[in-house]
Amino acid sequence: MWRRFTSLPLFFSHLQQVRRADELKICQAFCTEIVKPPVEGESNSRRNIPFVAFVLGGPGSGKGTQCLKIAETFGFDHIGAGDLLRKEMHSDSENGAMIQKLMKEGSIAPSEVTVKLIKKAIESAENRKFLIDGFPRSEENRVAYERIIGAEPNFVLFFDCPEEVMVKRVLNRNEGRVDDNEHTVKERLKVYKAITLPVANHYAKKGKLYKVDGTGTQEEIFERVRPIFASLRLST
Ligand SMILES: Nc1ncnc2c1ncn2[C@@H]1O[C@H](COP(=O)(O)OP(=O)(O)O)[C@@H](O)[C@H]1O
Ligand SMILES: O=c1ccn([C@@H]2O[C@H](COP(=O)(O)OP(=O)(O)O)[C@@H](O)[C@H]2O)c(=O)[nH]1
Ligand SMILES: [Mg+2]
Repeated sequence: MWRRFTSLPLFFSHLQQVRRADELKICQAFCTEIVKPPVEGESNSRRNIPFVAFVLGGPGSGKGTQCLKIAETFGFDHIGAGDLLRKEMHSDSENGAMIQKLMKEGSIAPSEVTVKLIKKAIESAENRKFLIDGFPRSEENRVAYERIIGAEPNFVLFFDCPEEVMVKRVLNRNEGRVDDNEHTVKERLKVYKAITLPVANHYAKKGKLYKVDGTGTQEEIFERVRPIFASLRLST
């Protein structure tokens, strides 16, 4: 079972029984009984490890949109893994062509490339609270991040959204992206279900996954997200 927060009282008092997403048939998911608000551990501040929330969900589930609201309301820096890769793709970097090809196919870029970009973004920021949006997309990404950064995320926010809603949003996104087309979105959904969902499951088993209903208006969704961040007790 995964966690789903719809309101502050629910967040603190009890876990709502959650239906298991169809996609999760491919993997087992567990959740601890007691919901504790994620707190920055002492070890985090002592070792100067940043406070990190990964933000996951399918393409078009609203990760980027909600990250902007969270960042603005709660003072987080928003690191979009896809945004970093797109910037790299449009630069003269040796990886540009490779990233463009992978994105167009709906595949995942090599972990070393993405983690290096994320590390640089963390290190160059003054802030110590980060939303890492759209990453890790694979178990390999996750392991590489934890090895290179030397820490697990503090928690993981997951947007749960039906496929047809996600596809509709992606096809209306209109940002000129190489991957926002019918063919690539189908591929991305396959990759998401087979390779990214197991990462979410990994964190669910560790009691670190906070699942939010990603349907409705942007404002309605943010009201589901707000209590999670409002309950954080951060020293930064
Ligand atoms: N709740 C919502 N209802 C309708 N459209 C939305 C909603 N949230 C986001 N969108 C739009 O859907 C598209 C995908 O949202 P985005 O935040 O980019 O998702 P993701 O980062 O998960 O791919 C964007 O054009 C965005 O403006
Ligand atoms: O950690 C990441 C994040 C993104 N991508 C690539 O970038 C694309 C777009 O990612 P983004 O997070 O921007 O898409 P979203 O899910 O927000 O639509 C993905 O399909 C992948 O090809 C990747 O390889 N690794
Ligand atoms: Mg996005």
